[in-house]
Amino acid sequence: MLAAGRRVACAVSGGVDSAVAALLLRRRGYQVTGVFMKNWDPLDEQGACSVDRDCEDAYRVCQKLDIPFHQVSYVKEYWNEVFSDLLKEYELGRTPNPDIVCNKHIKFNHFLHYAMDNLGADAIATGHYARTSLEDEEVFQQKHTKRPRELFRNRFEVRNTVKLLQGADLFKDQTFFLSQISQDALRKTIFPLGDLTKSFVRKIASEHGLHHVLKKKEACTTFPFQSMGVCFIGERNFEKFLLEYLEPQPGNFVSIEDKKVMGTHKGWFLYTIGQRARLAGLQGAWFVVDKDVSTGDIFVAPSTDHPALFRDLLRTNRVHWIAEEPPAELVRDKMMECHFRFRHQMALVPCVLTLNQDGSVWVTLVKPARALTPGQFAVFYKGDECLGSGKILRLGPSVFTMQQGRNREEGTKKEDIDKVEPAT
Ligand SMILES: Nc1ncnc2c1ncn2[C@@H]1O[C@H](COP(=O)(O)OP(=O)(O)OP(=O)(O)O)[C@@H](O)[C@H]1O
Repeated sequence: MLAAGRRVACAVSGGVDSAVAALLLRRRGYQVTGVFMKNWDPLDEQGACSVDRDCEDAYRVCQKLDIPFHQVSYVKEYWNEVFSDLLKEYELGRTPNPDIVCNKHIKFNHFLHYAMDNLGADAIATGHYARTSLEDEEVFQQKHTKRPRELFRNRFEVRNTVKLLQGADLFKDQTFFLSQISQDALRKTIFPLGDLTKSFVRKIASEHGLHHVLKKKEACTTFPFQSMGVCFIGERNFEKFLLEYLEPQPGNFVSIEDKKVMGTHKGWFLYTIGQRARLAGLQGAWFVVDKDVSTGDIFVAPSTDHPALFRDLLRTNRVHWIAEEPPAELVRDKMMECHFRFRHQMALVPCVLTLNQDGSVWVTLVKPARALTPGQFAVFYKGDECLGSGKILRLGPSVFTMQQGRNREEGTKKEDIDKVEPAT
């Protein structure tokens, strides 16, 4: 089939990356349709919301490129599958990552099915900086199976798996956010920006008169709401926003060193490990190192590199493996060396995985990392391949706890020595 017969639905957000992605697909000769997803209803909000402005920008991109434009609402799906999960995670004392969950459920599930079933698309595309092991042409040859009815047959269908690979621009690489998407979705996805750098993408946009998207601010980076329609929180107060959905849970800030109460807070869900805690009346910076949801205590330490912030062991939930479920090496040896990160753009850390019966893994780092955080995703890499990810559920002891243990042990040994009767 000629390129002109290939139909691609490109997710267009109103930002520069997806605008250039759509433009490149158009230049390759495909029939491109731009789709804007609305994931949040501004009516739910009292403050200003940028969703409508983004939709307008996405529409202008499609006009400029002379491609059809569709808007689709996933407000209900986002609420049920992303936002409620986020609130639940906060209540459990974890710090969720809605961007990863949103990609899994909204872009690479609902949007994928909408594109295939309603728009008759042969493939979908996004402006993510990532690559796969398939060429465009191979993507078009992949069979799209409707939502699995014949689960059994699908599961045992023999086919070569598709790998998720880091984008060429390692600084912009977004595989971290894609680490929970399904093999089925990946097989039908094109990432037109995978081989490009951000600066080159901006250059293309400016050469093609996409000035309105160039003028926009980059996706907001107010952790943890980096994108997907909940960006407006960045402009407003995150604490105020969460307190509209979660009951305040007053508790104490407690020093990890001497267990002294240092102040009070309105809820453990307003704090994440590693973050600076504002303690009224105290000079110097204190940092959150741990939480106890059963008592409401938030433990703090008096420096940003305090040993209570460093750990080298964590456990995930059942890992989602993108290509091999789970990697043959891990099954054979029950352990595997690879790299890991739990925050976008942090340097990759060498680690060893140990597989558990339930599909979860223990991750042992070669050296302790700062502020490992339950609720965040541990994303695994081998070379430039993103293998998949698991949610961090448990942490091993901190360096501070280990030091205390050793001190106690030494103290006991010394006491034992002191207690020993002189030989004479
Ligand atoms: N509301 C949306 N509607 C349609 N597609 C979206 C939407 N939000 C994100 N996307 C898709 O997901 C991709 C990654 O989005 P994200 O906001 O994480 O990154 P970005 O680099 O800021 O992208 P962009 O510059 O295109 O906004 C976008 O390039 C786009 O293809």
